[in-house]
Amino acid sequence: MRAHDIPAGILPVQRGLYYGGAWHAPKAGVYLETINPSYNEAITIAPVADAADVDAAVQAAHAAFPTWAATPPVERGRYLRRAAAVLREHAGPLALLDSLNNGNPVSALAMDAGFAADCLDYFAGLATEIKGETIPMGDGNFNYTLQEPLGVIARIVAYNHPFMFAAARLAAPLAAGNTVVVKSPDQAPLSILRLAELVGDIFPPGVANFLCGGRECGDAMGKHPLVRKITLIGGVPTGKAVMKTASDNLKPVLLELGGKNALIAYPDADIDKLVNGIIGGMNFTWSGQSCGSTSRVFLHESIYDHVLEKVVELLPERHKPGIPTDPKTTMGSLVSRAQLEKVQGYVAKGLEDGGRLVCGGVQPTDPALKDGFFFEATVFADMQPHMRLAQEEVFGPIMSVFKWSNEDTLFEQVNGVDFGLTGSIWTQNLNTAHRAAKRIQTGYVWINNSSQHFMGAPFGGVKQSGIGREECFAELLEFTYTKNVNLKFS
Ligand SMILES: NC(=O)C1=CN([C@@H]2O[C@H](COP(=O)(O)OP(=O)(O)OC[C@H]3O[C@@H](n4cnc5c(N)ncnc54)[C@H](O)[C@@H]3O)[C@@H](O)[C@H]2O)C=CC1
Ligand SMILES: O=Cc1ccc(S(=O)(=O)O)cc1
Repeated sequence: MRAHDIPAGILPVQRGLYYGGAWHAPKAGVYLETINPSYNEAITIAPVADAADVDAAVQAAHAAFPTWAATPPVERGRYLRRAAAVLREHAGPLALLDSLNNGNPVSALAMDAGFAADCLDYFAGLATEIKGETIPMGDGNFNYTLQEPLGVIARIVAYNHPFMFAAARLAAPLAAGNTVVVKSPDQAPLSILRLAELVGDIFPPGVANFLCGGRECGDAMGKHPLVRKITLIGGVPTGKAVMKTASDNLKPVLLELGGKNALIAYPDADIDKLVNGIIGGMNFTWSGQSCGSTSRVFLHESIYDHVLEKVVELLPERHKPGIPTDPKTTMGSLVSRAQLEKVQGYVAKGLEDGGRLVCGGVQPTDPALKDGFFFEATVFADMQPHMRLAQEEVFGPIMSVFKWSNEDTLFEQVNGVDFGLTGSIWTQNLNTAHRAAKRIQTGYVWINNSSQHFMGAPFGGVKQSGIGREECFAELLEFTYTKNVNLKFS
């Protein structure tokens, strides 16, 4: 869909920053064009917040905090549920808006507003469960704990699910009694403007605040003395930058970072399901732009040739790049020229390092896609662990396939990366499955499944994949501190 064909009601009307219950122009007056990456054409402009805007938004959130923290949890939950209902009503147009701005297929984004709404409902229900404990004392003392909200929470999100991340990640801190300033991804800012239009005034002024901006804005959020916790969904280098800023100010962090996730196939795997799991796990539908993508596939030598052949046969027809806003499209474009060039660079590195390119590796030749940042679903076979493509996150549609024979060597290779986010194990033997689940060093493990998230199940990584857990009760507690109270009877 070209810019001039966008139906009425899809784009946000506002082009400002939303904080303190009102829209504000960015103080320095900076606006940037934001593009549709499938045509490399401007859609419209979006505001760019700087440190002065961050300060104003954080001050507004800080001012709103005492009243929101004192609002009964059941009532806070009611606000969240109201927001959830609005998101569900607008799920279709919101998916189209993100598709226009980040290049993912509209069909693949269709669930995003629903997932965010589920998150809001889930944490609304848990608001009354933020309980303390009593500690047994000797005579004369009563000792108990309270879980208190922290204050202003800064949430910085990535571009692969701009709306879902911005909306879903409001839920836990708000339910726990904090106020929030959330920043859109630089590449796809439009849906956060729409989010602010839809839910901003559901909440009391200053409770939920929405900024558009890039690194300068994110950095200022982390540095602001009134921000009590900084959270990021983003890459490892950004995670390190955020953590450095946080350490200068002694702030806690919650980091959901990258992955170089392994899928392990044992000889007894159900082959048809495995092939679907390999293709699905790589999230080609989002051009591989998912932190959870199983981009390293370890096939046992006894099934290697057969499974590889099936993947290479099925993949190009299942995920052929197409215009993202066409409902039939199953693979869109990358988000930007920079991301496309990164992917092309990794194809070159894969070839230089001795990988065997067996699928894709190029931009599609379809003239309808000539201006966009499309790249074909790509598979490298005969990969070795030392290769750069075997170690580094691409965040693009490149899958690396390895052959294994010895289980100890397999796990040395699987765990021999700096990341530890997800893993996927394929076998029909329960003992094998649980042994492998125990040996893999990641925060999230699928057995005979891949890609799926489950509300209530802790999502997050170990090693450089992150710190903390989301989408679960622990996320709620991330936004509280424990206060111990001792009463001495007189
Ligand atoms: N573990 C998880 O749940 C997820 C992780 N990701 C990761 O995100 C990355 C891709 O997303 P990108 O947007 O390219 O990541 P990125 O790290 O470049 O940017 C993420 C966000 O951080 C902001 N930012 C950049 N520099 C900053 C700084 N110095 N201080 C504060 N904020 C700063 C950006 O403006 C953006 O909003 C991948 O590595 C991917 O694995 C993506 C989705 C989910
Ligand atoms: O369903 C929720 C969900 C789906 C995907 C991702 S990501 O692509 O792995 O970031 C996150 C949450």
